[in-house]
This record gives sequence, structure tokens and C-alpha cells, in this order.
Amino acid sequence: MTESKSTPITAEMYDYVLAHNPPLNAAQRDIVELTRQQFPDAAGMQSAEEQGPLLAFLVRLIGARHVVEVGTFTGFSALSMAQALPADGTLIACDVSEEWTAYGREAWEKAGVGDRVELRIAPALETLRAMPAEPHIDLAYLDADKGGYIAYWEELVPRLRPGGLIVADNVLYHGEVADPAATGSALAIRAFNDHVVEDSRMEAVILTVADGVTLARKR
Ligand SMILES: C[S@@+](CC[C@H](N)C(=O)[O-])C[C@H]1O[C@@H](n2cnc3c(N)ncnc32)[C@H](O)[C@@H]1O
Repeated sequence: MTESKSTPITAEMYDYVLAHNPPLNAAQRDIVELTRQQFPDAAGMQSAEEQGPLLAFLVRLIGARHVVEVGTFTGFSALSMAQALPADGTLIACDVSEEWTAYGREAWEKAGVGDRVELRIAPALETLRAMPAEPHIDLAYLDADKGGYIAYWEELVPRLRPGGLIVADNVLYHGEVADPAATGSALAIRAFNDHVVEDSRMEAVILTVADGVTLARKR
């Protein structure tokens, strides 16, 4: 087995990282806290705190104007990306839950970015298939049902402009991805990671951030 050079992230290290990252702005902080209060059992679905500034950074880094999100929940990741878009930028947010995304709608409006976000309530595959076929997407964030990742990838890659990014969350699936006894979503993520590595249209790296984040760039 190869020895890892990654520094283990203890609770103290995690606080240290958060303290040296861009702090969450008031709107981000509000939706993180509101989600914890309203949905204590589901709050773990929210992208990790450090992913908000990371997603905003990536949007700005590649000068994204057209973003697609697959899996919106209460809107934290969409908010983080929408705030980083230019005023005429667009973010299509895909989810199946009216209840959860209602919190997102309110947070986006309150933050003054509601006009940049278009929420599509439907199975994400239907929404993606209905999008124009030509390459027009700058950045897509995958964070919905893990069994759907490969199908979402296949719809997104042709619609991504050269140099565009797919950012996929939970690609280590709590470490279960490397467990030979993995089942369910961990197995689906393992199949997704294998699919990504074999796709010559894309250049991809896995970051050991949060639950594992793949950054994949279209060649
Ligand atoms: C992990 S949460 C997304 C978290 C979100 N990115 C955030 O930072 O708060 C996954 C979301 O995917 C949605 N979802 C699950 N299956 C879906 C599907 N087939 N199509 C669209 N959304 C789906 C769920 O309703 C849930 O809100």
C-alpha cells in the first residue's frame, strides 16, 4: 500500500483551516445555521463549510457565467456560486424537493442573487436532457443521488465548454469507496470514479477535501 503524505485533519486542524479560509458571509452563515435548526437530521447533506468558498473561488477562477448544479437542498452551494457569478451570470439549480429548495429561494433572494438562480424541480436527468445540446456550460456541480452521477456526467460533458469544469462531491464516500465490501452509494461512486478516469475528453483530479471532491476539466 502507498504511504499517504496527506496531513490527517483533526478537529483542531479543521478549525484552523476554516479560520484561514475566506469566512462565510452573512447569507452563507444564515443558511448553514437555518438548515441545522430546521433539518437537524438532514443537515449533513449540506456541502461542507469550506466548500462554499472553494466553489466561489472556482467560479471566479474560470470566469464562469453559466453554472449548473445537480442537487441543491437548502441552497448553500448554489448561493456560494451565485454570489461569485457576474451580475448577468446564470445558475440552473436542479432538485426534486420543493420543501428543501424553498429555503434556498429565500436565501438567494435575501442575498440579492435570486435573479441569477433558476430552480428546476424535476429529476435532474430530465432537466439536463432538456438543455441545449451545444457546449455552453462553464461549471457544473454534482451533489445529488450518487447512483445518478455517471448519467449526469454523460449529459454534462458534451454541454461543457472547453476548459469548463465539473466539480463532483462525495467522491471518497466517507472512505467507503476503497472498501472491497462497499455497497449502495459507495459502490456507485466507485463506478463513477472509474468512469471519470477512463474519459479521455476530461482531465480530472481528486482533492481530499471534505468528503472528496473531483475537479474535472474539459480538454
Ligand atoms: C447532498 S444534497 C445537496 C446539498 C447541496 N449541494 C448543498 O450544499 O446544500 C442532495 C440533493 O439532491 C437532491 N436529489 C436527489 N435525487 C435527485 C434527482 N434525481 N434529481 C434532482 N435532485 C435530486 C435531493 O433532494 C437533495 O436536496
